[in-house]
Amino acid sequence: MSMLMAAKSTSLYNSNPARISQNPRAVRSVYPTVRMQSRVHRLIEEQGAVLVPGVYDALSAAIVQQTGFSAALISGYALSASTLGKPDFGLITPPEMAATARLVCAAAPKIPIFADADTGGGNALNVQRTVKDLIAAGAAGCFLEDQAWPKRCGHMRGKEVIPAEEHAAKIASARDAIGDADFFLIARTDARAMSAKTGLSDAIDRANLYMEAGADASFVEAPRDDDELKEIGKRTKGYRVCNMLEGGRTPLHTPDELKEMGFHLIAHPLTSLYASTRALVDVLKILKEKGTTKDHLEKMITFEEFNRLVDLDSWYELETKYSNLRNALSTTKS
Ligand SMILES: C[C@@](O)(CC(=O)O)C(=O)O
Ligand SMILES: [Mg+2]
Repeated sequence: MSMLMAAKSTSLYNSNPARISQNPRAVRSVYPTVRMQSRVHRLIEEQGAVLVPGVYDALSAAIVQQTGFSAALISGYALSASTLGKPDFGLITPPEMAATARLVCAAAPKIPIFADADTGGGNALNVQRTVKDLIAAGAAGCFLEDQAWPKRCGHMRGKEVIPAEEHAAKIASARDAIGDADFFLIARTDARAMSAKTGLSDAIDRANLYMEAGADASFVEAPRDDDELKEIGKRTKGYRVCNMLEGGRTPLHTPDELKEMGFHLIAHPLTSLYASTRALVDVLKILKEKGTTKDHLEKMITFEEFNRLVDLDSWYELETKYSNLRNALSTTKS
């Protein structure tokens, strides 16, 4: 067995299969009744509420790690923007996300990295490949959402969702694919947007169903006000994700406020993307207008700061080590 501790599952399905079997919407899965406790479970237990900024490449991930955050998430929105220069409109594919996850995990090896798996790349079978690829890339968890394909950002208009049972089966399939890997599964529902009247309770029912199907946490996307946040905190079971997307439908709050409302993972998926885009737009405007940056160097990180960020000194040390070794070997030979 891995270094992970075995823990009693928080899943209703696992902890009380009899109760689930009385539920006509229950999903039958084949995963074991004892679930592994992952790095992310331990982090939540230590911190209560974990602040998780979004990243979109190796550099943004390294910065998040160096700033002292204890986790990060690869945002699909931000990856679509940085890789394609296009909106979060179902254009990024699972292999592109897995390739980014490999780079990001290597650049920030000390913190758990979540990947946004969007809808999982298709049906319950596609989900297994997607999840296994993310595990192989070193990711510590993923989001898997119930939007119909092609999906879009949860704060955009025009969303559709697949039937709840279909997504629950995808969650069960993801759980089976995880096996005893150190991987935290977050089931997201976009059903809040489907109806002004029943959207919130439908979303809450879905979140609970997905927890029964094997998710480690639920994520009700785009609640509209504090009352909705509190209702989600009260009526959904297990760990909960809250999405703090600047300019989105949900009011912004601090981790302490959200912890009080019952949330455990506080995602800030677009903070890094929006901040770096703002900086680029502003400084490039100056360069275009003035033809030089000489009076505006404060708008940029310095040469020295950047070199420290990417740990240039350690590369000089390696260079010296192996050139010394090469010299020593040449001397011995001659
Ligand atoms: C979190 C998100 O999925 C955006 C969203 O749909 O709210 C992302 O890709 O960053
Ligand atoms: Mg996304």
